[in-house]
Amino acid sequence: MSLDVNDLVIEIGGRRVVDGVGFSVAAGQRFGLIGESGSGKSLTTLAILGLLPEGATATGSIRLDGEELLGRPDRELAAVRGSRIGTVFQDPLTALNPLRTIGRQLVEPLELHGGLRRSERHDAAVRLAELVRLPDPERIVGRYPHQLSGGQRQRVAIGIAVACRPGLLLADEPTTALDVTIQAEILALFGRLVSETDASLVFVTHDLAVLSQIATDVLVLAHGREVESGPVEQILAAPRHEVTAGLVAAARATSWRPAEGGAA
Ligand SMILES: Nc1ncnc2c1ncn2[C@@H]1O[C@H](COP(=O)(O)OP(=O)(O)OP(=O)(O)O)[C@@H](O)[C@H]1O
Repeated sequence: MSLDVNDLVIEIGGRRVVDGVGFSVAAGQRFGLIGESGSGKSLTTLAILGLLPEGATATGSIRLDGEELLGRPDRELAAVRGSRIGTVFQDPLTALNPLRTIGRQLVEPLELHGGLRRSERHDAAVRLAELVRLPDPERIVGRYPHQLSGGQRQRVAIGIAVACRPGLLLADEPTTALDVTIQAEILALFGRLVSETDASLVFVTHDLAVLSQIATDVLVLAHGREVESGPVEQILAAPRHEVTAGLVAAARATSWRPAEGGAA
């Protein structure tokens, strides 16, 4: 599924926080949005989802497979979220409902968008738990979020995101809240699922080392504006802007590298 963002401008309280951002993600492409805190990455992804905070306005164009999303009524955007666009955010604990079992939450998108029958719930939940390699799938679907580790909770969030086989996955710092060894596993799992489902990916991070493991192309943002863009390898080898050079230096200083072959 392709995504084309053109001249996106987001204002909050009269302040322009995203200023003319544009990028294209081809079907099956893995694209990264990178920048320091406050550069406008999250608001850009929230605009794609139609989930901007109260008081924010967006102009420009956001097209999914050529279809304009900006300005569409919330009811229509709600149907797009979860079915055609899957999302994974930084903190899986706040993304999950503490009062519902893992199984119920895994199949919720299928119930909402795929017409899953009650009798199919358990098997569908176990299949998703297996897909994201949760331990003991038959048992874990009956547990609650607080009974799982942080990494397991993020696996659940990823299972929910891919449940309806969306054509686009949006991930906003999905490994940042996790411990370093778990980060590598989750990133490997995520990469595997993106390949297996042929989805396009928009991956948001402040960490170029993480991004280089999952995305092929990147847009660098600073203060709501594009700084530079291009293949990740090229940006890593020869950053043209000082903001990018800073991100490259930070990435080089990171000793972490993901497990070879994917520990997912
Ligand atoms: N709800 C809001 N109300 C007012 N200003 C906001 C709101 N959300 C974000 N902003 C401002 O918009 C700018 C861009 O924020 P955004 O969250 O998109 O940055 P970011 O690059 O995702 O940062 P981080 O990595 O810290 O999440 C920042 O200056 C931020 O202070």
